Amino acid sequence: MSEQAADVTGVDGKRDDDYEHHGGFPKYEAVTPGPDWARFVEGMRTLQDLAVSVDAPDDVVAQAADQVEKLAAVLTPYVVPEGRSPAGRTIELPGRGSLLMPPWHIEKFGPDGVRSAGEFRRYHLGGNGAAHGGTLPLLFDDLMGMIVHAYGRPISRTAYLHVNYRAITPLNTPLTVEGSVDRVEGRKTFITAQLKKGDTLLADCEALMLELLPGQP
Ligand SMILES: CCCCCCCCCCCCCCCC(=O)SCCNC(=O)CCNC(=O)[C@H](O)C(C)(C)COP(=O)(O)OP(=O)(O)OC[C@H]1O[C@@H](n2cnc3c(N)ncnc32)[C@H](O)[C@@H]1OP(=O)(O)O
Repeated sequence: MSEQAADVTGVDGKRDDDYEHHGGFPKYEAVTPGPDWARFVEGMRTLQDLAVSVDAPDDVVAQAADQVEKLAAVLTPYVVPEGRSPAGRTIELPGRGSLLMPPWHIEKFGPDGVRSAGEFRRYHLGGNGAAHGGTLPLLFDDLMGMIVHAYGRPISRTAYLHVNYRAITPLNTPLTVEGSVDRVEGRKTFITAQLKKGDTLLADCEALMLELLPGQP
């Protein structure tokens, strides 16, 4: 497993040497895990989809539960502290290799904004074929974190995230989400983003990201 420092160069081209000292945040570094990590994560995503969509006979559920318990026993000895797992740090994988994140690919990452593309799956179902309303703030919040980072701002937390739902967000349909920094005022970074299906606006979002003070969690 090889590690490389995340790019923490500011928009002015100067490296942010204070990066590690903002708030109490651990430093996250991008990682390239071994060849089976992608297969493992995709397999787990398929299991998530199945776990919310099957209605299997009791004996089949019992078999599945036995296997899940065995799998958990295999993995449990390898639990590591926050920031050490490849989950969330594997830039080239959908959702950066984290099951928490929708499996979307980053298409653009820079000071002028971040765009990613992907689909919501059965796991993300809310009702009547639409994505759960709570999955959109998750997608937007993660995007906001990446936009702040790509803009070269210090580690910041979401103070507010305002989502407007403009149209139903379908499952299993290619979508894009894109946002950029509107303005910076002291510790405050104001960001807007849009979720689209083709040219159709599904949702838009405005967020205030606040730079953490030393020691803030
Ligand atoms: C491997 C490589 C990967 C690379 C690629 C990925 C990179 C990835 C990076 C990860 C980056 C993490 C991204 C986490 C993103 C979350 O999701 S964080 C989780 C959700 N957010 C939280 O839990 C935050 C909880 N809240 C807090 O901790 C505190 O309220 C805060 C936000 C730190 C602010 O507290 P504070 O420092 O005491 O701020 P305070 O003095 O009250 O306010 C400062 C100013 O902001 C204003 N303000 C504060 N809150 C609000 C509000 N809600 N509305 C309006 N104004 C407000 C105040 O009025 C004040 O304004 P001024 O008077 O100065 O004009």
